[in-house]
Order: sequence, then C-alpha cells, then structure tokens
Amino acid sequence: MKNTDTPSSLITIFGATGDLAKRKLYPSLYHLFRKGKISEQFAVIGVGRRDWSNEEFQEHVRTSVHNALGSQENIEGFVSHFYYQQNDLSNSDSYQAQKQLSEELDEHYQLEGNRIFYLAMAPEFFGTITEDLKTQGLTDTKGFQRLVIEKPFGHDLPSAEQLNSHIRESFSEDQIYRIDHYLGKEMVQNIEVIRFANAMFEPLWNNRYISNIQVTSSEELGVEERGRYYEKSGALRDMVQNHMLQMVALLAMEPPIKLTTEEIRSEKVRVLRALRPFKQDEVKDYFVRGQYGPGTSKGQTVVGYREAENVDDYSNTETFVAGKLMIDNFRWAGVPFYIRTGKRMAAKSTKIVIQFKDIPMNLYYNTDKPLAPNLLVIHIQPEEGITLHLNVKKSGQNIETTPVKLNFANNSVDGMNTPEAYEKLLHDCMRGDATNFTHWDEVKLSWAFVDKISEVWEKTRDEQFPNYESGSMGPKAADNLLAKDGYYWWPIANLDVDQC
Ligand SMILES: NC(=O)C1=CN([C@@H]2O[C@H](COP(=O)(O)OP(=O)(O)OC[C@H]3O[C@@H](n4cnc5c(N)ncnc54)[C@H](OP(=O)(O)O)[C@@H]3O)[C@@H](O)[C@H]2O)C=CC1
Ligand SMILES: O=C1O[C@H](COP(=O)(O)O)[C@@H](O)[C@H](O)[C@H]1O
Repeated sequence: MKNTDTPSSLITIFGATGDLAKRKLYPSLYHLFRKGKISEQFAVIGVGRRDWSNEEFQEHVRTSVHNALGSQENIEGFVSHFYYQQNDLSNSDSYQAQKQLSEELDEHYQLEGNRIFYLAMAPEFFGTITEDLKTQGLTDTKGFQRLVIEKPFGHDLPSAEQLNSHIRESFSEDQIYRIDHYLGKEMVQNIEVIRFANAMFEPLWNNRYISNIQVTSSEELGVEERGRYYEKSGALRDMVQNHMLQMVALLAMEPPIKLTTEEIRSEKVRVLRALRPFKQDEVKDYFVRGQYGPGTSKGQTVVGYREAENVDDYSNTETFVAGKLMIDNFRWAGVPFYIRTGKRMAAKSTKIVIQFKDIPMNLYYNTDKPLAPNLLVIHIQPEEGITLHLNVKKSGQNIETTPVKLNFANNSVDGMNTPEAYEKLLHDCMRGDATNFTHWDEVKLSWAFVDKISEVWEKTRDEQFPNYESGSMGPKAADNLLAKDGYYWWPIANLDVDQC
C-alpha cells in the first residue's frame, strides 16, 4: 500500500441518500477534490434504498455541493466519479451487484483494491453491514479496507461492547475509524499544539498554577426533527460521552512521547482511566441536568422540548448537562474540569477557559482586592482562536491595573458546523491516519463513566423539568455547581475573540 497524501480508493457510502451524506460528506469530498487532496484515482459508490439512477445520484451530489458551498468549479469532473447502487441492506443477498460494480470501478480507476466503507446509516445496521461486507467478499481485495463508523457507537457500555464484538468479527481495530467530528475541528486539533509547542504554557499546565478549567459547548438550536433519536439519547449520550470527554482528554493528557496515533491515544486513555468515579448518591454533587422550556431564540418565540415532534409530553430527557470532573492523577489532583452543554441556549458557542490561580498578593492600587485572574481562552467555534487575559498598568500616573486581552484569531474558513471537520477526517482516513478517530478503549471508558450518571437519571424523574428557558444559559443549578467551589462560569459573550 502506498502511503501518499492523495491516495487512491473506492469510497462506498452506505446511507448515500441521507442527511449526513448530503450536508457534510459530499461537500467535504468536493473540497478535497478541488484542493487536489484526492487524485483522479477515486470513485464513490452511493448505497441507498431508493431506486435512483447514476444520473439522479450525480444530480443529488451536485445540488448538495452547491447548497453547502455555492461553488461549482469543476463540479462535472467531480460528480463523474459517483455511482449509485440500490441495495436494501435488510437483504444480505443484494450485495453481489455492489461487489461487481466495486470490481469494475477498481479496474477502471486503478484503485489498487483500496476500499473505504463509510456507514452513514442508523446504528442498528452497523453490525450486519460489516458482517455482510466480509461474507459477501467485498473486503477481499489486495489493498486496504477501512471502516468509517458514525455515532452513536452504542447506547451504553453493554450495547457498545456487543456492537464492537460484532464489527470486530469482520474488521480489525486498526481498520476501524470511529468518527467524533469534534476531533476534526481546527481548534480542537490546536489544543495539543498550544500546549506542547509553547514553552510558556506547559510548565504552568498543572494543579500548581491552574485553578479550574471550563468547557462549554452551547447550541441555539433545539432538538429540531431529531426527537425520536434524542428522546433515547439526551445531552449526556449525545454530547458528553463523546465530544466533551474527548476535549477534556486532550486538555488533560500528558505529553505523548511521539506524535503517533498509538501514543496520543494511550495518553488520552490514561486521562479517562483517571476520571474520578462516583457512587450513585454522589451523582447529584457532580452533575446537573436540564430541559428547556419555551422562550426566545434569535428574537423568535420558541416552544419547549416537550412540545417538539416525537417527544413525550412528560419527557424526562435532559437537553442540558453540566458536570464537574475530577482527574485523580498527580498533575490534576484538586483541579475541577467543569463541562456544560445544551440545546436552546443563549448562543452557539464552544469555548474552553483555563483559569489560572490568583497570584499570592496584589501590590497594585486596591491592594486588598484580588487582581482579575489570568485566563487562556480557546475559541473552538464559531470564531476560532485564542485569547490570553492579562493585567497591565493603566496609562497615567497612578499605579492602577487594567485587564487586557491578547488575541489570535484563526481565519475560520467556513463558520460553524461546516464540512471542515469532516473534510479533515475523510482525508485522514484516506491517508490511514487514525489519530483523530476514537479507539475502542476510549469509547469503552467514556461509556463506563457516563453510564453511572444515566443509571441514576433514568431511575429518577426530574420534577423540575423544564427547568431552563429557551435562550438562557441553562438551569440555576449549573451555576450553583461552581458557586459551591467558589467559581462561576465565565460568560461566553465577554470572552469573544472579536471584541478585543
Ligand atoms: N445528520 C447528521 O447531522 C448526523 C448524523 N449522524 C449519524 O449518521 C448516521 C446517518 O444519519 P442521517 O444521514 O441523518 O440519516 P437519514 O435518516 O437522513 O438517512 C438514512 C440513510 O439510510 C438509508 N437506509 C435506511 N434503511 C435502509 C435499508 N434497509 N437499506 C439501505 N439503505 C437504507 C436511507 O436510504 P433511503 O433514503 O434510500 O431509504 C438513507 O440514505 C446516523 O448514524 C446518525 O446518528 C451523526 C452526526 C450528525
Ligand atoms: O454530534 C452532535 O453534534 C452536534 C453539535 O455539533 P457542532 O459541530 O454544531 O457543535 C449536535 O447538534 C448534535 O445533537 C450531536 O449529535
């Protein structure tokens, strides 16, 4: 297998007529094509249930790219690589036509038997598709075979274990690329670089100098049309088990001895292993749940979660989670990592705030008052960048201090929830780089941690639900979680990179 930046491969997308493929995958592949990151030696087979021709499928891809990017440069060259295969996956016998098409395309585009199978399908199909791919001979080629798998990877630890064992009958761990799209975000990837490429941060990155770390990922949107899925998932499984814990792992891990996939993953795994476990009756001391009621979003009156489509009138599902994580290792003992995420909050924003400890005394002006703490803010989205909050002398004759912000704004190319993350991840997969995908060990530990919380929440109804207004920053209890430790959530709007 050649390891190049523009590898040849046949990409089979299961769920090619679906929402994810339309909104994220085709625009991402087009970006890669236009930037020359995939060579002419590629082909895509779109698999769906609908009775589409190649021409209909190509028109669908053309429209998706246009809607997402507005760009059409060399679109005909791009879509000519796309082929449609109708295949009802509930019937195992229907793979033979797909096998034949794969072999023809392999020869036509000289793909060297390299195959990527992207499962953009409901998770109940994951196990059977992988089994059928193997038994029907689609993985029997001389090139690489890689499986890209979407979330959710299970519903809890037992179901994830079952799914994993099923998949592992056909694909080995190093052939499996489990997507966590936050790992494809530019500034999430930057966490490691900020930490390990700057002499000024790493020496301070521990419990001697950091008082607490806050990770917020808030959304303005409500549950939209995903009520059926979300009712069974809630914010804990939807966001905390994967994206939030992955960000915490990147913030807390030890420097890897090398920047290889294995070394980085094993450092992240060590963090997840060090997460302080709690007993059932302690869950309430560490975690807070919320559900949005009616309110205002972007100037419009909006309904509460319980009024959304496919949501129970008395739903006990959380749309907001705030938590305090303790990492019981030498570096982080005593430093709380606060996380919060929710739907229908005041703004769409993902930010990390690293709050440094106060200096021992204030020599300046109001000497009995503490100075504003130093903060390092990592702006993940919608703006991308970092801000360092410092104190300097106020101009003039008095020795007064004033807080200032040193700002770096990364040129965010596309704004929020763009194909950007998927573009990077698809390219990584084509190059065989699994660093920004989640290893089974990470998935397993994350589920084990989250299951402890959901076991308690599922047993007890929250009689306060709905307990936060749409358009707010969540329930009051989330503020109390920090207040009892003497902290507060840094208001995300005041931290904006643009305001500096
Ligand atoms: N949409 C999103 O933003 C995100 C989605 N995901 C995950 O991606 C996956 C796909 O989601 P999404 O695209 O939204 O789902 P959709 O419901 O939009 O699409 C489902 C796809 O599966 C196909 N399909 C369903 N049943 C069969 C069958 N028996 N045989 C063959 N094909 C079938 C459908 O084909 P047809 O239409 O022809 O019936 C369609 O292409 C899920 O795991 C989801 O959790 C993850 C993150 C974000
Ligand atoms: O995985 C998911 O992420 C999105 C939020 O992603 P972002 O890139 O827009 O921050 C969330 O809306 C969705 O519920 C969840 O499944």
